[in-house]
Amino acid sequence: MTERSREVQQAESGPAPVWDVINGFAAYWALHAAIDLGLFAQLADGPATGTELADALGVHDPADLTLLAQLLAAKGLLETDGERWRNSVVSERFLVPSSPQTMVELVRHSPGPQVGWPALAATLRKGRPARQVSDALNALYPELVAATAATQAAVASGVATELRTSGRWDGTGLIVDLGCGSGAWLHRLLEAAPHAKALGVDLPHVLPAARDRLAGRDVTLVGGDYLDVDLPPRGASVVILAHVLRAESAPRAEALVGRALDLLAEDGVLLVADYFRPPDGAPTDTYASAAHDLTLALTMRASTLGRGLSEPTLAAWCAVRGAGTSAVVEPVPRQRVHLITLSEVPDDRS
Ligand SMILES: C[S@@+](CC[C@H](N)C(=O)[O-])C[C@H]1O[C@@H](n2cnc3c(N)ncnc32)[C@H](O)[C@@H]1O
Repeated sequence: MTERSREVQQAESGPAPVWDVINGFAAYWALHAAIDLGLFAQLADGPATGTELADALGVHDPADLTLLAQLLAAKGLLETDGERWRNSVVSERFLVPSSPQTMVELVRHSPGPQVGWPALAATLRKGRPARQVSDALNALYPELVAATAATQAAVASGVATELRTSGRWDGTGLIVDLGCGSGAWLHRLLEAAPHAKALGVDLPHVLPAARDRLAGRDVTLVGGDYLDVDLPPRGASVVILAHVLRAESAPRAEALVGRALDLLAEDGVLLVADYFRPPDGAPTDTYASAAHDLTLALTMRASTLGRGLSEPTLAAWCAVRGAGTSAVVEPVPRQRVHLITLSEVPDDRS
């Protein structure tokens, strides 16, 4: 940009970008309150006036309900003819608790532990979150994995179909899921390949979520750190690293990729699902179009040693181990999954 055009921009600029950031906080809590009050669930039964809604939801003064509804309308989450309120198309699909694609629990849990945000400056100064913040994240994991299970199940189904139809996997052998969470990935891969066996690893207090979902299936669940637990080497047809790398420090994330590749049989496939942030050193536009991925990366930093992961970094970690991405699939928007194979088998594996 020339100095002159920067001067013009300065003369014309207003504080809107700053207000947008400040107001993001209030908009988040308005949505949270609407969910807590049961507003979207109530409107799923049909349009209603502010007074009817206030009555049904136990709001003391209908004027407060109306104010909340007006803000949600401004955000595209409600609509009105001036008298009655109804859900927007987006809310019907993603904010009504009974909808198959509901994000209600994600709204609550996606920002991670709330205590991490006011402490962010202290976390960045020290280089690590306070113990209290890490403990809050560990305590949150069971609810977080339950909240993401529906989306991850849809992604896993899409990946399973791709693996089978492309001939990358014959549906046999062992599937290993490192950080298996709700068990949604193992569940959907086993549905596509009923003769496969499965092994899931997660922290002991999170394992009951997967145990419930996978009851009656041929699955072994192991509690512990996925970098430390004993696992059978070089025998897996599929290894899964779904939404775990971005929350790990770079050395641990690289070690985890190495471990996952070591678990693979020679013709196996490593699946890496994540919200990839753009690499460092890109121009402003690149970051402006990646606000979602960058926000999730900073969300990691607020409560872990992770800073998110870029695709070139993942490629570099794989390349030094003789592996590379053979395809990228995005079965659900913003859910990118790398299918990684051992393109060159290093000498010590042959
Ligand atoms: C964001 S969740 C992703 C869960 C699952 N892979 C999915 O995509 O639905 C991250 C998972 O990693 C697990 N996790 C975190 N640190 C771990 C560790 N050191 N060892 C094993 N699992 C861990 C968490 O308990 C949680 O289930």
